[in-house]
Amino acid sequence: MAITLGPNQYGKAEVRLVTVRRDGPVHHLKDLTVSTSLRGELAATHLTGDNAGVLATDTQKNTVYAFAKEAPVGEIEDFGLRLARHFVGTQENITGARVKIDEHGWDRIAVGGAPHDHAFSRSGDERRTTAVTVQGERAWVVSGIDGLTLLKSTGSEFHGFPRDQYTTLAETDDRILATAVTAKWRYEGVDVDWAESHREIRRLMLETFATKHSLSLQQTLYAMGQAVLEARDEVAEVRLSLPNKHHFLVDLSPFGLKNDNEVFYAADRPYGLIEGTILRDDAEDPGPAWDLH
Ligand SMILES: O=c1[nH]c(=O)c2[nH]c(=O)[nH]c2[nH]1
Repeated sequence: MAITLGPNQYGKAEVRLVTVRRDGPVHHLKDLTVSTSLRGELAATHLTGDNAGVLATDTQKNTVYAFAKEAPVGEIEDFGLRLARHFVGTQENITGARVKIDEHGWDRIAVGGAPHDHAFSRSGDERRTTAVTVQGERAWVVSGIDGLTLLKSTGSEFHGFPRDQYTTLAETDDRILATAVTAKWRYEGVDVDWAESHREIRRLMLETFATKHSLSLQQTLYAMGQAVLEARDEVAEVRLSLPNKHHFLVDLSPFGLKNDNEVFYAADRPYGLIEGTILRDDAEDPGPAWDLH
């Protein structure tokens, strides 16, 4: 039996980086979590412990901080591209790099109705995300949204599913539909207005969730991805992971009360998990964009 080294990568996970742009009295905050992964000729360190080709993960972390000082961070996709290209361009053994970045939002505190110059409150759980992959000369960008919690209090049905000896779920033509969106979309190229694209994709997904009458969360998932692909030529493929955050009607009959879809128990777990990919049938080969993601 021969044993060989399979796919591998290494890097520094979850480097916490906060920058303050101080080019006047109004400060601008960026709050990022950056993870780097390098790939390439790394057999020696695995097989013999020869580290001559191993750019230390500590150096990778330091590079993130130094790059944040040397030029404005800008959009997370651009920052990821700069870092990934640097690692591939400067290390002989490193042929590929993946840089993942989560951006945590901050809102300015309103003081007397006016946004404060340098005081902020965390925007909540939602994060803007990106995963930039550079392989040799080529680059792929997969951006997204994490932790965007949505709910609609009507406009959702679920019925017509098979009933076997284990089925107890009642059919419904009016239920709460709630989820926390994890969305990732792969860009066709890297010449993109990242901020505008993110803003529009987010808007399209939210509007579709709100307005599409839902017969299943699966149908809603597809419609959200379809809306993005129809409107945004720069996007090749959308992947969505949608937990079904169940809201169960509370049985109020023991108290002589009727529950007209007004009182719910919000269950924590288990939850349905609906996941899917929506893509163009002529989409280009995604290369290593999703590998070892
Ligand atoms: O939208 C839904 N899809 C399902 O697959 C499912 N399964 C379930 O129990 N409830 C729901 N709701």
